[in-house]
Amino acid sequence: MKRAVRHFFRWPEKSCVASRGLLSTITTTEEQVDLQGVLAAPEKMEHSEAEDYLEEDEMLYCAIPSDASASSEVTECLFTSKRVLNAVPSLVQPTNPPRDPPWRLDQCSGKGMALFATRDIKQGELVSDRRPLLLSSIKTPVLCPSLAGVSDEKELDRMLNNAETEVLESLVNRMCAENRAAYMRLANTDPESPPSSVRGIHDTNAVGIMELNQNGEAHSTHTCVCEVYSRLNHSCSPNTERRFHLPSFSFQIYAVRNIRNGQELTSSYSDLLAPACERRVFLRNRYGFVCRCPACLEPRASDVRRAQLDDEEEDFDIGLVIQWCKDASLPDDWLIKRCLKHLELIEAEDLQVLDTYWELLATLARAYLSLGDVETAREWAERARRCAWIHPYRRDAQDLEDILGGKYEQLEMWRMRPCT
Ligand SMILES: C[S@@+](CC[C@H](N)C(=O)[O-])C[C@H]1O[C@@H](n2cnc3c(N)ncnc32)[C@H](O)[C@@H]1O
Repeated sequence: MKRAVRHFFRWPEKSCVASRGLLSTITTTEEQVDLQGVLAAPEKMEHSEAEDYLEEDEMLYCAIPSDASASSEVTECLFTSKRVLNAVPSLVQPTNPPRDPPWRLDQCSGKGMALFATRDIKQGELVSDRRPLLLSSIKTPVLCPSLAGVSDEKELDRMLNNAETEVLESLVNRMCAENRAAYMRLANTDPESPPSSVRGIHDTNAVGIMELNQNGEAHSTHTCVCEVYSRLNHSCSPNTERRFHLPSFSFQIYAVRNIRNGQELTSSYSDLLAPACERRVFLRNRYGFVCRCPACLEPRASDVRRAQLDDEEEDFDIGLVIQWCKDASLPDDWLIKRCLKHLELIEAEDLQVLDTYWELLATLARAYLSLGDVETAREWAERARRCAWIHPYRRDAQDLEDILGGKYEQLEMWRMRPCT
């Protein structure tokens, strides 16, 4: 993922911080930016935004977990927000990788390296649980004392790029030899940089994570580079989904549908509901490849289905169930038919990775419960629970757990829809 946002920060004094047992050292330069000078360039950063950051931000390099034994995985991190750092647990839990990892790394014609299933993998199975090699705030502070006087856009861009590259190189230099070697083995598909370019490798492999977002920020505020996840190639119908698991500070990969032995494991790099031509332009410009997944090779019917999914994307949630329950003018099977139609589109496109997939399963469970059909409600709730990449993280999943645990009679939805 490209670093989209750049900010200018003061670099803190050289110091060591032992608080929370997290930080190993804070590496800084000797110099400090003339902040007034930098802020004088108005297009660089809104003053109020600068104040927000200055209140709390420093540039913090640290290894997580800080108390790692020689055998455990360590992530080299760069944080620019103390609030984010405070969200990381001081005692990081162990990772929980599958005992027999169901994948192998191999060449894949026209795609470089790829991960392939070494046995049948079930929907919801955890495929990998590893700490990233590197994790970094997208808002990388850069030290360019001379930036304030630079008015030429291209020159400014070049200087910022160089500064960002230096930050990434510092992170990679801090890695243990084994992690550094793993990082340097990753692909670099940037034609303008040598294969061993730390920056080129980063920009080819970095993925955004939302789990460290604060205050409802809509875009990822942090990216990471991973030894396993970064080997997944793109598909417009991906068969895996990722989750950054904060308690163990690890990157988890789940199967979003059943995967057969020998099939390639894939993830998504693009907006999956955009038409094929838009996806093609994005993937070619950003990653330099042409996707040959079934949805891209035969886009006509697929585009129609994806446009329908996009148009009809509505809130399949408890509110919709209540609305249907209370509206006697709607037929008894109105909600169920609607959900099944949507589910059919998702399954035809193999888009189980969309959140709507779980929401539909949950809505179907609730709809049957409100009709008083506990057995069928339980079947749909069971299917929702199988979506292990999303179910445990949904705050609105408790009623499904109650249905599965036999506590459905206490739920508001129980027999809420009087059958006509
Ligand atoms: C994050 S890496 C994925 C792993 C990479 N194939 C490797 O060798 O390590 C991203 C790069 O893989 C290649 N790639 C990913 N998905 C692809 C696809 N569907 N078709 C062709 N190349 C793909 C592109 O070169 C892309 O820039």
